[in-house]
Parts: sequence; structure tokens; C-alpha cells
Amino acid sequence: MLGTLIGEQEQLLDSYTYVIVGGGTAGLTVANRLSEDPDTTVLVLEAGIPDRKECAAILQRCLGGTMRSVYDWNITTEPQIYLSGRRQNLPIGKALGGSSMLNGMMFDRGAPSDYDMWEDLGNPGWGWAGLLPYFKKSETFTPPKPEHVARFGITYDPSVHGFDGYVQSGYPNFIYPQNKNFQDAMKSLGIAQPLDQAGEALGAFWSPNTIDPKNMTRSYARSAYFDNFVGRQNLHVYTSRHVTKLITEDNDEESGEGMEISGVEYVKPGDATRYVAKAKKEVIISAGTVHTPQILQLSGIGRKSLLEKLSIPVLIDLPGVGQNFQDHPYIMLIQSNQPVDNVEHSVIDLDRNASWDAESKALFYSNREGPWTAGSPNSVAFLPLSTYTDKAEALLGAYTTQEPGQHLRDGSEPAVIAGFQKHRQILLNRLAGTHTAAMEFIWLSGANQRFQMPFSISVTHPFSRGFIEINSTDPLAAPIVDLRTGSNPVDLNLFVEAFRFNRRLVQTPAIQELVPTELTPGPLLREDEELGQFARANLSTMFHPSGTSAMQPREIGGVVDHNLMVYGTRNLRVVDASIMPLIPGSHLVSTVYAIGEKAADIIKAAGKN
Ligand SMILES: Cc1cc2nc3c(=O)[nH]c(=O)nc-3n(C[C@H](O)[C@H](O)[C@H](O)COP(=O)(O)OP(=O)(O)OC[C@H]3O[C@@H](n4cnc5c(N)ncnc54)[C@H](O)[C@@H]3O)c2cc1C
Repeated sequence: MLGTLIGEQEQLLDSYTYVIVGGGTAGLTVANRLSEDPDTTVLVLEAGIPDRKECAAILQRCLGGTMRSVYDWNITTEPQIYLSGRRQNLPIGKALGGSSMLNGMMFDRGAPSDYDMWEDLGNPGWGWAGLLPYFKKSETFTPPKPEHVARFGITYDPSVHGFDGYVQSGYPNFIYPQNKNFQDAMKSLGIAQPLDQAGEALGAFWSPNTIDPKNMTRSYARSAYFDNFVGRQNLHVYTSRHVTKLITEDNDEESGEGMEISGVEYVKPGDATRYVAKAKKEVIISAGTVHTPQILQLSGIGRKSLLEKLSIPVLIDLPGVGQNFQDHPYIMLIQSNQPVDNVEHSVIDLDRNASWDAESKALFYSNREGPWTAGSPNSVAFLPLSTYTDKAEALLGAYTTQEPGQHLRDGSEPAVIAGFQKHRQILLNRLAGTHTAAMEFIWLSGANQRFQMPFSISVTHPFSRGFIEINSTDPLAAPIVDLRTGSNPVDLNLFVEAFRFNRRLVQTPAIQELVPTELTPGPLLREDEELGQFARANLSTMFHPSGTSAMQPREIGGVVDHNLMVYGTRNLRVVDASIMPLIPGSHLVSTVYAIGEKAADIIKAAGKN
């Protein structure tokens, strides 16, 4: 046995206690924790490959470089009819570590109310109180450097952080001074500044990154949950292996105990042979929001009418599979600006100024300092509706008066409509208060790699719902991916109000110091209709697919119960971003790690019975 990374088929065991589909963010988290017990054997089948620790994979300097690469599934959505018919590119990690290897390294949590909504939906233990121990368990937080605390006023609260988890979180060794302009601007508009986002992600705050303080490289599922455990003999990870379907025992849901899944079938791309991996106890699907429902549907678990259309034998009629697809739609508003005295450089200069880049590179490799350590945003604001617009009541009222299924896809099943109705009721109740954010504003440190002064804006709790559906029985074909962004028109109206708030933000003395000039939407666009049209023409995905195997009661379109067990089965769980019934108002990765940690405890406890 060579250790954990399997090279040849012959190294595999005849069967494993647990077979995990997908060695991504959640998959590696669960695999690691389950294999802590030496009497347990775990196999992870991952379609992607390990990265080579190249700049694009692990350094902030090359952030974004893995998108559209061999590490990306390169998904293209259906034409988005509510966004002027534009198709979207939806990057998703196809690598050891999954999307945590591709992502923007922002590491923030949702507000407590975001998770309390999950509990409101009928999921005991999945509210803030139930999840906080797992947020902490996954993380080792390194506080900001004293000089950054002194210069920028970064605050933090140790009581809400973890200090011996596997994911490293903290701040880069270099912080662009323009971050302070954003924080000051928000403050001048009366926006609250919480002590630490990890406990109360509302208002304007400093957000850490998934960065290893030892060497300022990316901390991701691979480095956190796999690299340090190579050699753990009971954990096998097999990459470049694509799972095509689940294998079921000759029994059915009607028995009352639920269907038993005995393993999975998989292929090596380019090889027609179908292999089988057998599970003694459970199969866990962690293939992510797009591919988890695809595998379920290919296996005969999903909406009956879809399966019958494709002549797939219906094992479990579960209409929620692939529905309830949620994402954060976002838009960039661009300002140009003039060189100013107090700002020597911004991110964009690394590409424009070769000598500064070379100097920064040398500094990075000599002592891991300087701009090469920075890149992903550290300043964000998550704002409740009433803090950025005085039209909160009218906007929420517009959602209230809609018929429940009015903006869902045509032909939605009654259970799916009932689920949305419940979501709407819970969301409206929370969004009317001041403990749930409606909008996120990200300050890209005064510049990103492409634009001089971009403000990124995104709806945190959209009411639009998309779907994922297979349209062929070929397991290697991409499924239909339809975000349906903007299908609920009120989501777009939230953007219009955010554009107005952003203009107020730009007018504050702190941002005026940077001498901004509005390029988009452009000063001539002022009316609701014009700004709405601008949103439709420019919105895109923020790469946060979620919700397609929702954890909620079966009768309202749920796919898994609160133990993450797929309805109608007795040993098939889903553990990834697809189980989130409602997308939290945050970037998703910290929540996915917490889900993985909590799932591992649930599975371990079940295994003892
Ligand atoms: C470009 C980008 C930027 C992002 N930026 C941020 C950010 O800055 N901060 C943040 O918090 N979040 C961010 N996110 C979101 C976050 O990274 C994801 O929500 C999270 O990593 C998803 O975890 P997961 O376990 O659900 O799926 P993944 O991590 O994607 O894992 C799924 C795994 O399953 C594998 N797989 C799929 N199908 C099969 C199959 N049939 N057989 C075998 N294996 C299969 C995939 O290859 C993949 O490795 C970003 C995401 C992307 C894509």
C-alpha cells in the first residue's frame, strides 16, 4: 500500500466502510474526520486531479488563474432570459480540494440569522448555536498583525474563532491602504462596524482570507484535510475517477426502511470500463451543487417525469432534486481614479508596473511579505435592507404580493412551490428586521487585476430560483444548468437601490480622497428603468451555487433530512453546498467546511449504532 493517494486500481480494497463521491471542499473534510478511526476505511473518488502547487493554485498574486483551466469543470449556463439572454460561465473546481482550490479565498461567515432560518425550516441543530462549534472546529484563526490593528483599526473577537482546526484563516502580510477609505466611508454613512464578522456578519467589517500564516499560501481542503494526512492507511483518495451512478441493492423504498445503496460505479475518462466501489456502511455524495443532483438523477432518484422522459427506472420520486438552485448574483460598478498622494499602488499595478511586480516578487520569496501576499478582498459590508434604502417596506411588499409559484419555472411540482412559499415567508420575516443582510458590498482594495476602482455588489438572499437537470443518460455530459438569475424581478429592484447607495458611498470624503469618476453605470443613468436595464445587461454569477439537494422536509421539496440522509434511502447522504436550503448571506466556503465537520459527527454517531 502506497498510502492515501491511489495510483493503480489494484491498490483498492474490495470494499470500504464509506465511499465518498467528490474530493472537494466538503468531501475531503468528511473523509478526513471519518478516517480518524483506524478501524474505518474510506475511499474518495474525485473526478479532478491534484494541483501542482503552481502560482495560480496557491498564491494570491495569481488569484483567478485556475478558472477556465484544467481544474475547472467549465460549466456554461443556459441563456439567462432575464439577463438579456446572456449565457454565464460558472466555474466549479475539478481538482483535489474542489472549488476551495479555485475560489477567491474570502473567509467570512453568514450572520447568525442566516442559519437560524435553516432551523426554522425544520432542521434541528442547524441553527447558529448548532453550527458555531463546527465553524470553530474547522478553523485556526491567526489574528491580524499588531501594526495592521494599529494602522487600520482591525478588530476581532477570539471567542468566536477556532484555534486548532485544519483550515488556516487570517490576513495577508500586506494590506492595501485603500481598505481604510472604504471602512471610513461606511462609518461616515452610519453603517455599524461589528467587532468580528465571525460572530455577527452585519455592517462593514474586515474579512479574513483562507491563507496560511507560515508561508502566505492558500489554505484549502487539500492542504487542510489531505496533505498532512498522506500516509493514513485507511484513507484512500483516487483522482481522475468520475462517478457515473449509484449501485442499489435489490430492494425498494416501499420496504419502509429505505433503499440501500451498496456502492458506486465509476470510470476513468478515456477508458470504457465501468468499475465498482463497494460501501459496507454508507455512500456520501459530495460532488457539489451541480454534480450531486446529476448523479442522483442518473441513478433514478429525482423528479419522476424527468426520469421517465429519459427512460431511467424511477427508484425514488423526489421532485426537489436539482430544484431550488440559488446563487448570489453580482455586479461590478467601476470608477476611474487619479493617482493620489496617499496611495502608492493598487493591485492592478502588479500587472502594469513590471519593476514593482519584480520587487514584490522578490520580497515575497525572501520573507513572505508585501503585495504578493494580498489579492482577495478584506473589506466588505453586509447591509440589512433598511440600512441602505428607505424603500425597504415597498420592496418587501412587492415580494409579498406575488403568487407563490409565479416566478418559479413553468411546471414546478407542488412540493417545490410549497418549499418556495415557506422560504418566502421565512425570508420576508427576517429581511424586515435588522439582523439579516439583503445586500453585500465588496471593496476590492481600490482595484482588482482588471479595474482601477471596482465596487462589487451582490444580493445576499435572492428570491430567484434556478435548476439543474440532466438531459441525457450520458454521465459524462454536462447537465442543464439554469441559474434563472433575475427571474424574480424584485431581486433586480434591490440592485437598483444598491446602485443609489453606492453613489452616496462614493460621495463620502473618504472615497472622494481617491478622486473617483463614475464609469458604470454612468452618471447619465438615474431612473429605475435605466438602472434595472443596466443590471440585466451586466449581472453575473458570484460563483456560489447552492441549494439543489435542499435539507428540508420532503413534502416541501426537500432532498435530505436533517441528518443529511437522502429521503427514501437508509445509507445515502449528501454533504456539500447543495444541502443549504437557503443560501447564507456570505461567501460559502466557511459554511461548507462547517457542514462537513458537522456531517462527520452525525455519520460517526450513526456508525456506532
Ligand atoms: C471561482 C470561485 C470563487 C469563489 N470564491 C469564494 C470565496 O472567495 N470565498 C468563499 O467563501 N467561497 C467562494 N467560492 C465558493 C466556495 O468555494 C464553494 O461554495 C465551496 O468550495 C463548494 O464546496 P463543495 O464541497 O460543495 O463543492 P466542491 O468543492 O466544488 O467539490 C465537489 C467535488 O466533486 C467533484 N466531482 C463532481 N462530480 C464528480 C463525479 N461525478 N465523480 C467524482 N467527483 C466529482 C468535483 O471535481 C469537486 O472536486 C468560490 C467558488 C468559485 C468556483
